[in-house]
Amino acid sequence: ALELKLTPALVLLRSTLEQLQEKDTAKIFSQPVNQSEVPDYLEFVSQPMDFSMMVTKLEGHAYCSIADLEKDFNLMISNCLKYNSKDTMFHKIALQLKEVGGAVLRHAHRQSQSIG
Ligand SMILES: CC(=O)c1c[nH]c2ccccc12
Repeated sequence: ALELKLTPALVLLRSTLEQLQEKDTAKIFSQPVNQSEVPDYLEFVSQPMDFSMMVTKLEGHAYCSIADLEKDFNLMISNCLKYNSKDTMFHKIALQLKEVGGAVLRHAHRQSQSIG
């Protein structure tokens, strides 16, 4: 029903996730890492995470708070830092997204305190 779609908490979660995705301008986090292209991926990463999975989880009401969203965002970033060595573009992009995403999340935390 409509009222389940527009609760302020869900609206804030959706807008926060959209802002995080916008910061991933290279779109390296939009889809799961393709394990057929990257056969050793699961030797380094035990719990893959990407923005498409986070959208599915959000719409499935798996996130009750900004903190829940932040946990998967941090998992996604740390997976990337683990698999891709320091000298790669992907590693550098992940470090940048960690910074700018952190600011988005801090602002969202403040907003969620005001909507209760
Ligand atoms: C986010 C991430 O690690 C990757 C995103 N696309 C990839 C392609 C090959 C290996 C790793 C990746």
